[in-house]
Amino acid sequence: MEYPARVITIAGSAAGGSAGIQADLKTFQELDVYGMSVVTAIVGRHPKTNKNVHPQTIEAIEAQFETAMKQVGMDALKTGMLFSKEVIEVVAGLIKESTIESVVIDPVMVGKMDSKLLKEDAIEAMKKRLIPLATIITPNIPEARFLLDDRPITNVEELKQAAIDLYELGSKFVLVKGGRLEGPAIDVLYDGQNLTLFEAPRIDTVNTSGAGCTYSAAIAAYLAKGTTVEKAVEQAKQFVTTAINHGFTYTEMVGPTYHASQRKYGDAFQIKVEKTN
Ligand SMILES: Nc1ncnc2c1ncn2[C@@H]1O[C@H](COP(=O)(O)OP(=O)(O)O)[C@@H](O)[C@H]1O
Ligand SMILES: Cc1ncc(COP(=O)(O)OP(=O)(O)O)c(N)n1
Repeated sequence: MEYPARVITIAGSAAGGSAGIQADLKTFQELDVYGMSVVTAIVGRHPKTNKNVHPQTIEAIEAQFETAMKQVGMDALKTGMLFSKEVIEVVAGLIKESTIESVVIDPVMVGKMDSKLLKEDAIEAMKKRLIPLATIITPNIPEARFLLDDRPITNVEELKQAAIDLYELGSKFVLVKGGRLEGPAIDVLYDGQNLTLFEAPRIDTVNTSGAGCTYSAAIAAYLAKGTTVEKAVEQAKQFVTTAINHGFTYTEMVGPTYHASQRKYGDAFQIKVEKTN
């Protein structure tokens, strides 16, 4: 029997199940890779204290990673919510000591429902310690803006320039997501030489909670299976677009993307891939 490729997510637990560790593990399962996790924080608002982020200790983070590494091993790793400078530094150390081939850094900062998922004083550590270790980083527009000293990004030309400038931080690939622009959902990939646009139709829905986590988890899953970065982005975008297309909600709040939709409905979107300059 051939065993599935192994992927670990180092991220926060999102109690509602749409984002974070929960979205990552659902995505791994759908894409038939063996999923593991390191929980960095538990996110859920307590009605009495109003506190919504409950960080885990460094010791707990290290222990989870060591356990997964010893019991299973890892072909790819992705990060999500890391919350503090201290956690970023520890995670950077763990990646450096390992021989993991594919590292996807999703520089999660603020959730769509405004949870603060990264402390402001952690951005420098993200730029200097973690991003240089990445195979690919996957910022959305607000995250790219934070990483580029508050430069606004309002159209595809600015999205492309952001990808070129973020490449200077040292990852092998940069994927800037343009889902918040108007018109088709266009993301830009840059590898230091080539700019590639990935375009999907815009889906008219508010139920996109966790779309970014799902996308980066799918990229990590495809990389773990040995797919090239460009193909991994294309297939992951197909997966997340289908998941957004079948997003739903149980309540009046913004709902999740539906991770099972490609398997259940099979309506994978054709992604337009265009090399540009
Ligand atoms: N309404 C939408 N329809 C289709 N694709 C979308 C939509 N919203 C976001 N996307 C895409 O979903 C993926 C994840 O986006 P996300 O991380 O939520 O950030 P952002 O939406 O800010 O780009 C990206 O490929 C983005 O282009
Ligand atoms: C615990 C946790 N991690 C990450 C996120 C952000 O998820 P993302 O997919 O970037 O998008 P939204 O959830 O903001 O739509 C989160 N909310 N919680």
